[in-house]
Amino acid sequence: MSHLELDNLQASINNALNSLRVAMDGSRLPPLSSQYGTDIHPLDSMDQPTPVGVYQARRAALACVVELKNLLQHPFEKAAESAFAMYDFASVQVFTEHGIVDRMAKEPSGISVKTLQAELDLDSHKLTTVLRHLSVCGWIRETQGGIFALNRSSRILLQGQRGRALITVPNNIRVAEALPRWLVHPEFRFSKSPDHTAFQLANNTTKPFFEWVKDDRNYLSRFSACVEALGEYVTPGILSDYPWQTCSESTIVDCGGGKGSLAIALANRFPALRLVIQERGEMVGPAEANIKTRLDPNSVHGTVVAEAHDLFSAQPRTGDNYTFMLRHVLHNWPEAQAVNILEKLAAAAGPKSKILIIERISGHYPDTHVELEHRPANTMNNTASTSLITEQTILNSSSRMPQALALHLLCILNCHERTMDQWRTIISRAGLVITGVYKLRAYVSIMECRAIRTDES
Ligand SMILES: C[S@@+](CC[C@H](N)C(=O)[O-])C[C@H]1O[C@@H](n2cnc3c(N)ncnc32)[C@H](O)[C@@H]1O
Repeated sequence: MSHLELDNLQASINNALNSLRVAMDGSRLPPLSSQYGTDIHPLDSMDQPTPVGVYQARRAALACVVELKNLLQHPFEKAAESAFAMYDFASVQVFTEHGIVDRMAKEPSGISVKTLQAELDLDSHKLTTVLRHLSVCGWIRETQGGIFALNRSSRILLQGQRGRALITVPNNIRVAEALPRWLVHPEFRFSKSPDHTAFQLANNTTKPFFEWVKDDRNYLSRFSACVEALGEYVTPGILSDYPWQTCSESTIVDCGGGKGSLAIALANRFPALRLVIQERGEMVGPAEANIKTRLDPNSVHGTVVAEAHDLFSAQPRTGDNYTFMLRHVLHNWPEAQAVNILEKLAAAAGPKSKILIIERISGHYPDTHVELEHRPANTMNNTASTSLITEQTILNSSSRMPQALALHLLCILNCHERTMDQWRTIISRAGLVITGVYKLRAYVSIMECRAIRTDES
């Protein structure tokens, strides 16, 4: 009997895995392992982009795995997984906050719960159940009864690693818990205001997120480390899949540039670039500290500078000498404010200035959907040619991260994920036109724009 979906997924996963092998061998990558040893694999790097063939095949394979699970899993099991999903997060919190992952890293062959109890003063009986949950989630493995060892993936949670920065932002569970109440709240339910979100309900405040964050230094530093980690995850694709050398005639202004990690990474990779990080006043100090510690010490003095500037004020840097860049900034704002931010850049831009919007474009958009002024030679088509499943399926199922992030941003800022059409509307309302869309090896794309000249409008 033909099992249409099963047959298709079986063929697709074989196809994807075969392509992955070929691409990995072609890039001379060593075999992957999640069970034996904790050594970092080159594909775990957050500093190098994944080779194109590996990137595509991996996405297709992961999408097939998720689709297969959807096909095969009993619905009651699925309901139970959702009902208890909060323990996925809570057990990772135990793992990191109580120092277990850092302690386990010193014993690659495994450590007993008894030793963990003695050293960390935690009940081994309770710990065993937590560690078995982490084991089921794939973070660690139980090598013998009561002996646990790290997996390759758990290294991302060690002190100082970027995964740790994601986990340690406080109160996210409280915000998620407020989501159902928010959707039926008498005043907030249809509000588009950033002052009327699940975040305000969860924290019993009327302040918008960024104002609230400003007053809590501990939260601010953890939140900005988390934002920085998310940014750094997409940085290798941004650096590799856009022709940055075309910006070397101008200074790049990184508007709402956070702690400046993208500006610094660009300067370190392309020494001809000059960059200015513009941020809220309280972020200038952290950005300057970051420049001091992370900018290549051989760079010319002043290659990257930080200055205070409000996104909603007139842009002081004007004319063709400037390229403006916004990464993960516009997604924070409702349409009216996003248009306002871009209008300030349209007013400041010279005829040759580029405005680079680095954001997720939700949904699948074929290349032909974008009317490009010039079809950039290196615009990457991420559609896995080797895959039998559709690009929409790959987008939905290869990674939960972009959608989870979109939901969290909705809850804390009332921001909206945007399709290509919605981005185009905002961009054109601000007096800009898209000149190119660059798909990257990342969940974000670069929309390259320029200001519409008065004789064009
Ligand atoms: C999600 S973060 C993105 C940071 C950075 N672009 C990156 O990709 O890592 C948004 C940034 O916008 C900044 N921001 C918010 N409101 C602002 C304003 N009115 N003027 C300037 N920056 C602002 C925040 O401080 C925050 O660093």
